[in-house]
Amino acid sequence: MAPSVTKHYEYLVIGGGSGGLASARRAAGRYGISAAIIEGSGRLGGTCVNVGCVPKKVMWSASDTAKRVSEAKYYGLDVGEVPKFDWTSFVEKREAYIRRLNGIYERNLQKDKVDYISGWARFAGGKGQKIVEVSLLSGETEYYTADHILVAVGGYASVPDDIPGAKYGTTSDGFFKMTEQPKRVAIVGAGYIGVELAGVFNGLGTETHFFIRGDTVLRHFDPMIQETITDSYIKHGVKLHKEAKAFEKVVRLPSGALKITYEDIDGKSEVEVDALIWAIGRGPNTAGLRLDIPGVALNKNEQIVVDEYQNTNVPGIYSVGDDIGWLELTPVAIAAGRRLSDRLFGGPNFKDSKLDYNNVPTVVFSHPEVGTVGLTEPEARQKYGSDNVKVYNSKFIGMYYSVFDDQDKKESTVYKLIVAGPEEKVVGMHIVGDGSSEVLQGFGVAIKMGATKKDFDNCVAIHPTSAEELVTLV
Ligand SMILES: Cc1cc2nc3c(=O)[nH]c(=O)nc-3n(C[C@H](O)[C@H](O)[C@H](O)COP(=O)(O)OP(=O)(O)OC[C@H]3O[C@@H](n4cnc5c(N)ncnc54)[C@H](O)[C@@H]3O)c2cc1C
Ligand SMILES: NC(=O)C1=CN([C@@H]2O[C@H](COP(=O)(O)OP(=O)(O)OC[C@H]3O[C@@H](n4cnc5c(N)ncnc54)[C@H](OP(=O)(O)O)[C@@H]3O)[C@@H](O)[C@H]2O)C=CC1
Ligand SMILES: N[C@@H](CCC(=O)N[C@@H](CSSC[C@H](NC(=O)CC[C@H](N)C(=O)O)C(=O)NCC(=O)O)C(=O)NCC(=O)O)C(=O)O
Repeated sequence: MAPSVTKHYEYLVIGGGSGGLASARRAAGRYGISAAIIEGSGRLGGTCVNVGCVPKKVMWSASDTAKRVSEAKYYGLDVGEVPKFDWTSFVEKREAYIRRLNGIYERNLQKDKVDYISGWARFAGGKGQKIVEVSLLSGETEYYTADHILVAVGGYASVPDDIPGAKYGTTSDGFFKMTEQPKRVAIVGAGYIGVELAGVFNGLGTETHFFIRGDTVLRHFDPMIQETITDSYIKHGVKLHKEAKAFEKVVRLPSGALKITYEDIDGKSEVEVDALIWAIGRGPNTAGLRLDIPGVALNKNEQIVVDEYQNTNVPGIYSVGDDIGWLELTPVAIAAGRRLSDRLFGGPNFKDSKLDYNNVPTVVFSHPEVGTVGLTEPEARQKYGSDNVKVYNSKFIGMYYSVFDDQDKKESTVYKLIVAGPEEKVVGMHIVGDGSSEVLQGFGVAIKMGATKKDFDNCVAIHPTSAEELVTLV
């Protein structure tokens, strides 16, 4: 017997994270579409707000502030003994901020007249049907239908399944639950999260063991970034274990500490830590959705297959964000979600609306920060041929460090511009140094517009800044 449907909407969104919220609000708020959003976790905002960008940036800012305080003496400021970081009370403060955001997001939905359905969703009914079953957090089950359904369920952090004792470790989700600062931590995985969390821990005084499979971190980034950040982390005291292919085992000791047996570039060894964090990539939250009922195609990684307009293979079902695994970034999910609503509900002016996934700027909140947009040098050489590619570099000690008495506390800033063809079109920009996350956004606009090296040079420098180096490169 077909389930009795509670309500039919024009637009039904599964997942109240970055992509889902942005798309539902655009549909209802701007175009007056009847829309609902289904969120299972009990709090709106998704990964970014609850266990991602936002609490991470707060922790990064704490760690960055600790660095600035330790540097105050070079500016004649006697701050006495460097104060101890109170992890426990700071985490409470951070979480109170997140709860305020959860409330703001709920009110935003009300303002835009998006219904909020609090429960876990999955498809139901017979093959080929587009009925969404919701197990409400209040206990009942309801069924919904819609003209258009967006799946924006995000992802989860992966944990290895072939290492004995891997379960004693946690992930970035567990990092945000830590109410006490571990004295010693091990982090595995050389990507965004590994690098960011290693930087935070190290900056706040935790003994940080960082295990990477290769010789450098951020191996998908330009070689300059890989080398600069790898060297910088070693210089700042991170215990970097290179070529750590796999742990032999992880054992929980009676003290509660974890003993990790590993092999790295220096051979076989053991280390004791208070916490182990896996940061080895993320998978999509598609497993329990029963996408086989409507017949939505998944790829070999269980990610939802979509075309450039976010259409799945089933008419009327779409997907954006981390569950498609294209570019796992909040602004990407938001932009794709909004453009999808523009296309579906915005009338003829928006009938071709879609997100261009090229030249998306992105940053890593490391110490120092990384910014990157466009092609890496190897990618540019492969695409245009080495003879058609020119690289401009600049490496300097930022003026902030000029008055430091300790030479080894001075940080390098490294900038790299990659241009192609006789017109010297900028096809890649890679920057490492203080403020890079803020510097990159404006240059991202220029590069998206097709700027050439000459356009960069035509912009008069702002002095004295680090960014001015980017418009005076020779
Ligand atoms: C530690 C960390 C730091 C990050 N830092 C940054 C950063 O600095 N900058 C950046 O751009 N990106 C960052 N990201 C990535 C960013 O968080 C994601 O790209 C973004 O949240 C993806 O949005 P989304 O809408 O696809 O999914 P999500 O935001 O994950 O939202 C999906 C929502 O769907 C819900 N859901 C799942 N299944 C169901 C179901 N069956 N029924 C109902 N609800 C369901 C989930 O509970 C979740 O709320 C970070 C990620 C992590 C893990
Ligand atoms: N600032 C931002 O914008 C942030 C964005 N994010 C987003 O979230 C995504 C997920 O982050 P993250 O989890 O760091 O994933 P990433 O894909 O960035 O990095 C994971 C890394 O782990 C390594 N790895 C994979 N499998 C293993 C394994 N079995 N053992 C050891 N190492 C392994 C790989 O590095 P290698 O091949 O070198 O070994 C890989 O690059 C990011 O890709 C990013 O899109 C997350 C945090 C911050
Ligand atoms: N750039 C400022 C941004 C501050 C900011 O965005 N604060 C958010 C914190 S949550 S950050 C959560 C993330 N928001 C964003 O990424 C901001 C989006 C940008 N303002 C835009 O509209 O495009 C997101 O997932 N958005 C989905 C959605 O809003 O639909 C906030 O207060 N939001 C309250 C509000 O929006 O009323 C900063 O870094 O200081």
